[in-house]
Amino acid sequence: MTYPSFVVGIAGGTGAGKTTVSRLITENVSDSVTRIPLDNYYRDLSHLDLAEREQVNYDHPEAFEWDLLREHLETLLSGGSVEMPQYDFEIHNRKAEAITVEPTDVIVVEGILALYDEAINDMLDLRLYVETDADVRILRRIERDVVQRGRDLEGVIDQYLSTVKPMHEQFIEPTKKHADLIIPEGANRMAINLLEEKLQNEVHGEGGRAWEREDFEREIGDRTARNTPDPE
Ligand SMILES: Nc1ncnc2c1ncn2[C@@H]1O[C@H](COP(=O)(O)OP(=O)(O)O)[C@@H](O)[C@H]1O
Ligand SMILES: Nc1ccn([C@@H]2O[C@H](COP(=O)(O)O)[C@@H](O)[C@H]2O)c(=O)n1
Repeated sequence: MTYPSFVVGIAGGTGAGKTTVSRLITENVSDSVTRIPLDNYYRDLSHLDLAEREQVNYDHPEAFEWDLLREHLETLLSGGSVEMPQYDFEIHNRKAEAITVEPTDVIVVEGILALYDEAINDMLDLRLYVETDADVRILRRIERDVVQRGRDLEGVIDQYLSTVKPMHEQFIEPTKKHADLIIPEGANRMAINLLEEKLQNEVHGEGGRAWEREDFEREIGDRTARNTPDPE
């Protein structure tokens, strides 16, 4: 693999097409890609019962365990592996088992608030915001939540009006200003092709950021030495 990883952040409203973009821009680039869904970093809510977990506002920044995500990204960027939590939307909680994630050529952090946290933004090499009209997004969400996430129509509509929409306006949409690029409608062919080319170039291209392992370790060693005070 190349060191350090090239890290892409993909933000945007629910149903905008973030997961689809993430898959399309990476599928032909490298075997060595890690997708980090922000959903996996929803806080552990095991102390609440199911009825209480159903009432949580999952679109507020407080719903996420930012410290853990920062720590995991830092570890992956310095060549270590992490135990990434997995999320279960049907029970509104983390699954019992985490999965081991190794550092890879490309890391994609994808989720509604992927461009929200300042420290995480600093770790991203490319920041994308997927912009899709709210009416299209809610229609996609209704279909997905009912078919894949075990929800009923009335619940999806209530949640959308009480938290999803207001939080989108207050917290998610404003992160667009941190984006390097805004992708209209998600899976738009020209944007996908350009982004795929960019990733190919970063990972395999001449003058890209790919370092051999020894160069990487020397650089990390040099940085550590620079940050370590001389002994008296
Ligand atoms: N450009 C597009 N045109 C049509 N359907 C799309 C497009 N992008 C995504 N979808 C569909 O919309 C739904 C939500 O997309 P997804 O990528 O999961 O969104 P997000 O991750 O932003 O919530 C999925 O069923 C997906 O297949
Ligand atoms: N228990 C949960 C946790 C999250 N959500 C909703 O998921 C949305 C984010 O996922 P996308 O794939 O749509 O980006 C977010 O808007 C939360 O409302 C949920 O419904 N239940």
